[in-house]
Amino acid sequence: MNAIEVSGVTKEYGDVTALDGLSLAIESGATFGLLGTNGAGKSTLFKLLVGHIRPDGGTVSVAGTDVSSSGPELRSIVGYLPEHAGFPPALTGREVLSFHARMHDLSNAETRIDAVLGVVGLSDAADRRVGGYSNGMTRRLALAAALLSRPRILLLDEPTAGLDPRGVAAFHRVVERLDAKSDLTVVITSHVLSEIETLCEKVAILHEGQLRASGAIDELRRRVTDDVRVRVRLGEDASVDDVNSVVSAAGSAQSENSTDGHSVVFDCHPDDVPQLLTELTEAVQIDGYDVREPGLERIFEETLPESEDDTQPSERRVGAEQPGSLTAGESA
Ligand SMILES: Nc1ncnc2c1ncn2[C@@H]1O[C@H](COP(=O)(O)OP(=O)(O)OP(=O)(O)O)[C@@H](O)[C@H]1O
Repeated sequence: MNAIEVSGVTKEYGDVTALDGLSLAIESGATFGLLGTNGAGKSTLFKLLVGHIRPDGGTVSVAGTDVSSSGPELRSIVGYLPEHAGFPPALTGREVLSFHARMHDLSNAETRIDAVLGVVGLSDAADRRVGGYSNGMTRRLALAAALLSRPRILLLDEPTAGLDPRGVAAFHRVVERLDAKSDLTVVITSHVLSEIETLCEKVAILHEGQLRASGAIDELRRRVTDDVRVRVRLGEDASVDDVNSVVSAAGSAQSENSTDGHSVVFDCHPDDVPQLLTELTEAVQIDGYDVREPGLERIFEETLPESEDDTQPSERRVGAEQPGSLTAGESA
């Protein structure tokens, strides 16, 4: 059973085509990552799913209901944490939630408010003004508001953007607890690919309003590469260049440009790892290594067309242009 079905959806803002014939299915109970370059159409898709805007073409259905023909009941099916959620600073967290409860016409508002405050870890701060909340607390209050009506589908648009590592970890713990409720479908957008990898098993990758890939992360990974990712930690006297020259001489390995100065990361075929590590230890002083499967970053690189301007930090270095899309399985 699919919680979300989007078929041939087009959405235009004047001259800008935000979604261009997008089709995507997300099964019930999944925690699903929606990825894409800036302006790919992720927030537009969320706004369609929650009924804030209408598609110009195609159909959008949530929990088996066509969004175009549904009314206010959609608000209780879909909880939405928008990318930029702000609240009146003079209100307390509890007052903000009371206001949302009235909008949803909730019957047992006080009980629900106490419950969602507990879920997001804000019970102790409930009667403080939100003007004094940290970014992390404000995001968690926005999550509480999205959870008030016991939605079956929860849309989280860049929920941890701007949070410090503790705030991110706290938010992840809440999402993981929600995930344990198997009937809730959670869709998360984030530009932090490691976050999506931690929380989600399945993803879709959008680019310029089109679907470029969808499916289980492991399946997509297998489709784009057999390689493993090796991280070598440098000894005191070793330099990144020393390691890179051994790696480039090996031919089979592909160096990653990113380095923190203390380690070097490269991708290579698993069969080539022992030989390469032998050569490295002979030529360079290394402190250790680990070998793991390539991350979502690699799937991104292989899936998206080449960036026009590699100097922009928000754009990603990507592989050769793929004429088609990459879809693993029937339903994502
Ligand atoms: N209200 C609007 N008016 C005009 N253009 C818009 C509007 N909302 C979105 N767009 C455009 O539609 C395209 C898709 O935007 P959208 O916000 O859905 O992308 P996104 O994937 O969420 O981007 P980001 O990752 O940067 O948040 C972009 O080109 C954006 O500029």
